[in-house]
Amino acid sequence: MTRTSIKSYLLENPEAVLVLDGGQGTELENRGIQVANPVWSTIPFINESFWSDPASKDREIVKSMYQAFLKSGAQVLMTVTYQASFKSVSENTRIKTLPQYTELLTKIVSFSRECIGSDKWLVGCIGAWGAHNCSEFTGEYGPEPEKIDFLEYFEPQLSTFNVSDDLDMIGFETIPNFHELKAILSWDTSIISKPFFIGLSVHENGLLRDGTTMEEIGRYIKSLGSNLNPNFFLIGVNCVSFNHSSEMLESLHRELPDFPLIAYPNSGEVYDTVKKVWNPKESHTYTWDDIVKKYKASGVRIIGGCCRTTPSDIEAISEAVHQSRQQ
Ligand SMILES: [Zn+2]
Repeated sequence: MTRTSIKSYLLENPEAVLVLDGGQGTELENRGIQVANPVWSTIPFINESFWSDPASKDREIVKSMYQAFLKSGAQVLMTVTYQASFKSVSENTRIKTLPQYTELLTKIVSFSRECIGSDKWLVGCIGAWGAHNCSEFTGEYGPEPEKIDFLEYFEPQLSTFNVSDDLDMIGFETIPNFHELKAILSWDTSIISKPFFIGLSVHENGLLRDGTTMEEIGRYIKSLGSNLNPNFFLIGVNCVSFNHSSEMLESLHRELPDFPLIAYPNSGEVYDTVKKVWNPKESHTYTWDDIVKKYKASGVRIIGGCCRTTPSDIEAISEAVHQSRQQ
């Protein structure tokens, strides 16, 4: 592998900020893929023709999405596997067995690597448990969330990503529930053997969707001390309101001043998980330039966009990151 490890790069270059890509689900939809289905943006890969038909239109669309994010300045890109847990895939597609599932994920990862080239970092995306039943924006995980077997849910996706040389990092996205966060943080290097980050799903009032404060989360992480999996090296927020995102990061940074943060907010539109539509946003209070400055002041080291952000947002982030580097 020709790339430096992303973890070493960030630790050895404390001033560096990396640009992440934008909402892949949104971008695929904008480019003509119908994503409204239980495996969401992973849908193009489910069709056998994606792999067998040299003229597959969907394959061209996925490639062009990556090209657009690369052209906008993204240095870190994500696989389109947010809603691709074994549960979601096996219950809703023709892929039913673990070997078939592992083969599918492996093909998606190596295709994504081909699209972005060998010099960019690639993140294996894993959506929250709540992504399989649309509760990642409510955090309502039923009456006994502490009894959910999160490991059973995540294990097939994790174990495939763990062994992929094409992936530099694993990203847990849109985690809305404290029990889920604690479960992930209890797993050692035998369960998560690659560097990983956790993106929290936070309400615009600054609380995790289930009501936990950022302070509680920070204190909990500190309390784990040397029991933390050494591969866990970034925490932050994703798919949260653009306008309110900087305060959440300030709170996390106050509790965890030495911990690198990651942030990729959505455009500020609000997703209606029942009607499956995005409702119009309040207008942006800030520009990406303002937001990037605020993020940097809070120790954010990887910045990108989530749902409803596009390559033009990534271009604005990239410009802001490079400008603030020169100051
Ligand atoms: Zn999102």
